[in-house]
Amino acid sequence: MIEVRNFTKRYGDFVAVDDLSFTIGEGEIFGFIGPNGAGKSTTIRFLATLLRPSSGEGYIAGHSVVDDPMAVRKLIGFMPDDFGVYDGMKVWEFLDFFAVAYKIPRGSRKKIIAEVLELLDLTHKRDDYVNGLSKGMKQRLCLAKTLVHDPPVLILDEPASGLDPRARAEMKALLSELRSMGKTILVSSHILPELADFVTSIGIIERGKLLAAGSVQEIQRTLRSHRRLQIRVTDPDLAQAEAILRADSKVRDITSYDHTLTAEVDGGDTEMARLLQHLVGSGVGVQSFSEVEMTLDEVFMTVTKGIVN
Ligand SMILES: Nc1ncnc2c1ncn2[C@@H]1O[C@H](COP(=O)(O)OP(=O)(O)OP(=O)(O)O)[C@@H](O)[C@H]1O
Repeated sequence: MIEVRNFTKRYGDFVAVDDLSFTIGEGEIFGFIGPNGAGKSTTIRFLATLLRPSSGEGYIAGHSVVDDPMAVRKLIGFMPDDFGVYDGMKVWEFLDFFAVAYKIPRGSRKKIIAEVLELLDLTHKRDDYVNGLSKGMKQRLCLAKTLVHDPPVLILDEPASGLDPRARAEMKALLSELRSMGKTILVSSHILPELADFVTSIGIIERGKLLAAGSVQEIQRTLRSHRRLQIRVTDPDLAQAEAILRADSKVRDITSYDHTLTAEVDGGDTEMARLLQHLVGSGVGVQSFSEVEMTLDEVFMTVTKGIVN
């Protein structure tokens, strides 16, 4: 649904985004993660048809953002990281303004605005002035305006930035709801835990380069040359299991607590399978044998520390 192909953006000699490529499938929530200045907004503005590339291409549902921006604009709802609004505009007027811009017929506008306000839980603010809204409500309103033309793709630049924990949780719930309505969503953030529990895939960008992209699990796998294992064994076999692990040249950082051993294993699925076979074959009562997944924070720290090339 979204494709970025070899996108590069230069400002003079400075390369803000360097040969970026990634794809986002239909119905995904893609977390675009990177520290300040990494190139997230630059990429997002390119996809939103607001910035011309130095080179490279971008597609929304097969339409080129460079060659066919009008088609792309109909397909996307874009939420910028800065929220601009005219003074003296009421909530419903703000949405009506965008509905007019999207050429939604007068007869349908009232109903659509009512529906969007309801979805974003802003119905009670319909006649309030936008400038008087709290930050959380302004962000929700900005999300609301991306929905008036019912686009299949949402491109959201840091929608939760500056929100308190409650408003952030509400924003997350909203994005999940929008996904369940069939939207494909690209959402950027420099705060990882904000995205960890609801994105379906992530791309990590730093200094204009994409360091990793894919599902959280895929990235964890490809990023780590070793796995973190957790093995629960029956009580009498704990010492034997630990001895087997310690004698194995591929296993390190072994800890033992309450019938459970944790260890780091150099290698992938094959090493894991071999180890399990070894334990079971040696008569150890293995109750459970599982890989401990890294949190998104750990993945991010691993990547941006430059551990992975
Ligand atoms: N118009 C411009 N002229 C020169 N440099 C720019 C311009 N716009 C962006 N940059 C630079 O490009 C780099 C990427 O900026 P960008 O805004 O895309 O980062 P970001 O990941 O969105 O950061 P943040 O999280 O702070 O919004 C930064 O170093 C920024 O200073």
